[in-house]
Amino acid sequence: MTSHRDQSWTWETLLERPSLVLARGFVDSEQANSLLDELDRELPWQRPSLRLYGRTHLIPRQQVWMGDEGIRYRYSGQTFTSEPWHPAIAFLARRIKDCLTTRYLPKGLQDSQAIKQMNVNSVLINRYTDGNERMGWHRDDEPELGPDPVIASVSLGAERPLRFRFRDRSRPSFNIWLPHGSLLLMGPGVQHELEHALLLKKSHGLRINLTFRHVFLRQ
Ligand SMILES: O=C(O)CCC(=O)C(=O)O
Ligand SMILES: [Fe+2]
Repeated sequence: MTSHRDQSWTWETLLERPSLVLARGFVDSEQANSLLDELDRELPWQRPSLRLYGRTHLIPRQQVWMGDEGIRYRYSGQTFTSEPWHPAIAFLARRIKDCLTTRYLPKGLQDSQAIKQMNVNSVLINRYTDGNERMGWHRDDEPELGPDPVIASVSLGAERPLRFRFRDRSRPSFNIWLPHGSLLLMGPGVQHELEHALLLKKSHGLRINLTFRHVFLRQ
């Protein structure tokens, strides 16, 4: 078990405002290798179809929605009910929660209310067999994620760039390459100001990404 006292990674600030910070080696490479292999074999991967502009398409990747019991997640006209936590993923969720407590956060984020409120209770896991699988431009701004979603994204397998663009085009678009075992924190404001996409890139191999989220429960 890794504790913060022997923490071997640090946050790297990639964008100040809104905040995008990356922790390379958040999962060390040996653990990341076995996690990639284990999740690939053990998760109940699905390839749902979604409605987009009135037409139904199979999504160009596979996914699993996982989390605390009874959490539902809606997008593009479908509702997904969470799978129970896989033990290795529950462990990662625990570590992420610990890292989001004030003393471990980078300076600029220590006073963030959105991060203080962030209580990881679910994760969307995407599996991209190769570079032909992808995720189109979007924001993670579903109402159940609250007014200012904070998202913690762990990447395993092939290193691919996540492309970001400002909605108002006020600044240039850019890539963030997400190495095996890295954690990218999309901080407050990111889902308001930017869109992101995992674009097609022919040469890449298997990649699994886990976006840890806080779904606010309706009463
Ligand atoms: O695969 C990725 O890195 C992106 C995943 C993503 O944007 C999402 O799950 O909302
Ligand atoms: Fe996303």
